[in-house]
Amino acid sequence: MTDNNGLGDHLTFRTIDLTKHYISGETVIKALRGVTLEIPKGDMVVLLGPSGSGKSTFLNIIGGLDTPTSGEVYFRNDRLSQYTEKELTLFRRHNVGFVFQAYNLVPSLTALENVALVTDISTNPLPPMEALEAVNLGDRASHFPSQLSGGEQQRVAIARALAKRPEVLLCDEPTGALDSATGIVVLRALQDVNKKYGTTTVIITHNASIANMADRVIYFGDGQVVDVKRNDNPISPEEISW
Ligand SMILES: Nc1ncnc2c1ncn2[C@@H]1O[C@H](COP(=O)(O)OP(=O)(O)OP(=O)(O)O)[C@@H](O)[C@H]1O
Repeated sequence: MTDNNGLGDHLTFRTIDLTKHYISGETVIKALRGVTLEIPKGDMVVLLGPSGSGKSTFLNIIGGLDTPTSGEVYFRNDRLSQYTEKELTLFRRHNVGFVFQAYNLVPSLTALENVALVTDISTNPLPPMEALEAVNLGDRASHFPSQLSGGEQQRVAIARALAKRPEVLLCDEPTGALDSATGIVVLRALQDVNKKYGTTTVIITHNASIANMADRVIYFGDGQVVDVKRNDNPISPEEISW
């Protein structure tokens, strides 16, 4: 699977001229129109752009949930865009934690049990309690989702994603359902995880102020990358206001 275009140690992803076309009846929707990008290992990256600009499509492709129409995706030294379905399943299982706007917790399981579900199928998991402590929820381990606030449930979802010790955390609108104060606590959990475990973190948001806590901001427009900015002084989530 390794070839000469491998990324070496400093990049988690590289995409080359990535396109994604969806066929809808007679129409072809060009969700991605040639995206060439690098995502350095350990970076916290924010994707910004108008609705329909291709952010989720891009995230789903690098996360192995979808495949490109053309172009290449490299994960470390591996050409992800040539993976079989089975290889993509293993890639997701071992390397990628997903966090979505919906928390998708199992209501009949406690916070700790929700996290432990994932560690059962991982090769080198974090102890579930350590994952909960990383998002500052160690004291809520025995609570059920219905006993937790939205922000706390989202932090359980982050702990669950983190518990398999993934290289990458991919987050699609993780604060989309939360008020700003709660959103900031969730962003604090993501920043703590990024710093403590060196997890490459990619966050889609509609909230431009969140970009100030990123190492790198990638702006999408009409299926393309229109700008990439490096931020040498990312701020802490508590300094963000929206
Ligand atoms: N499964 C699909 N079938 C058909 N069209 C799709 C599909 N998924 C996405 N699209 C289209 O591809 C384009 C890009 O969608 P995408 O969800 O990637 O944008 P986005 O930037 O994430 O938008 P949002 O911010 O609203 O979530 C849109 O025009 C969308 O309607």
